[in-house]
Amino acid sequence: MKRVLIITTGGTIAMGRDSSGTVRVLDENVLIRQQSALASVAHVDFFTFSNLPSVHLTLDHVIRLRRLILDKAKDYDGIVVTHGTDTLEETAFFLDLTLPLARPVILTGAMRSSNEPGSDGFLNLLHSVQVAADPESADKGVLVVMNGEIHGARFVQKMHTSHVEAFASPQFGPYGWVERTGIRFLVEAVKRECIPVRPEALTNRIPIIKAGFDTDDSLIFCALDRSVRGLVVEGLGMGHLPPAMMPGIVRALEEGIPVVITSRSPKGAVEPVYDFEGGGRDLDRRGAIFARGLPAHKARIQLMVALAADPRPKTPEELRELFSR
Ligand SMILES: NC(=O)C[C@H](N)C(=O)O
Repeated sequence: MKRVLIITTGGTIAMGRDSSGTVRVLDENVLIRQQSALASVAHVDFFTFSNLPSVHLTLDHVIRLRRLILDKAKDYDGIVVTHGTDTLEETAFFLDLTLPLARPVILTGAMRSSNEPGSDGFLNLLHSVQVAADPESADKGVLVVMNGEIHGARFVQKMHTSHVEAFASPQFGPYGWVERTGIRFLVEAVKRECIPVRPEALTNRIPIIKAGFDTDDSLIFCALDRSVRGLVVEGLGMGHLPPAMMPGIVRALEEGIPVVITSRSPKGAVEPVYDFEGGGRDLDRRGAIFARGLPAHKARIQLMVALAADPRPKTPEELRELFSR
């Protein structure tokens, strides 16, 4: 029988709703109650890592979670991490970029807490254990299993605030499905290259600045005054910015602060195509990095990892190269 380790971090999957309708963190780890129900799929062990809403997780937690997975992986065929859904995709992508593991690592959560009608937590956990125990899931990078779908960590996004079908991969769709009769992978997983990191060099001092109609650079200057390590800018269309944002962008780049360009459009890639002030060609000439199809919050994770890469990227070109993998 396959062996799967379930690492619990908290989130709605471990929460409960009281009679007033409020959803809260519970004192007890309710997921452990599922152990015998999962036994027909795999031998499962539980490890309680934390019991936090996912917006309370910090970079330090995620670094420790990565370390824990690396330490435990040799004893298991697959690992499942239960996680709050609000930041699940960021943790999944961080692990995807930095875990040099072929065996399956699955993240899952729930949109309805443990005692709510139609609670999705147990089914998501069961599906995740099935995926983690299946050799077909190996070498696909970190996977996210929610609502019967198997997604690649790079592509998955939480698209709905409350429905159980909250997760989707807007660029390409899921890699596969969990059916009653088994797991079906219908799409080849996109090849990924793990980036070796120096954990002590990871920083969260990378704000996301959102552009909009006629926005200016005041937030960029605020950020530069707070000694940030990088900026992620969510531009418009292919990553374009209003001209009034450009003095701030130029100043950041002159100060050696990397600027990563993303788009508020959920599909497609940012590319240096248009030549006007704040257009892609302009940003490219000035040295901004294009995050291709990543949304801003995932480009931020990639910049965190790229800045902490081992060996340390020494030039803007080396940093750019870490975004083209
Ligand atoms: N559905 C969830 O898990 C949301 C919860 N607030 C969390 O991310 O911890």
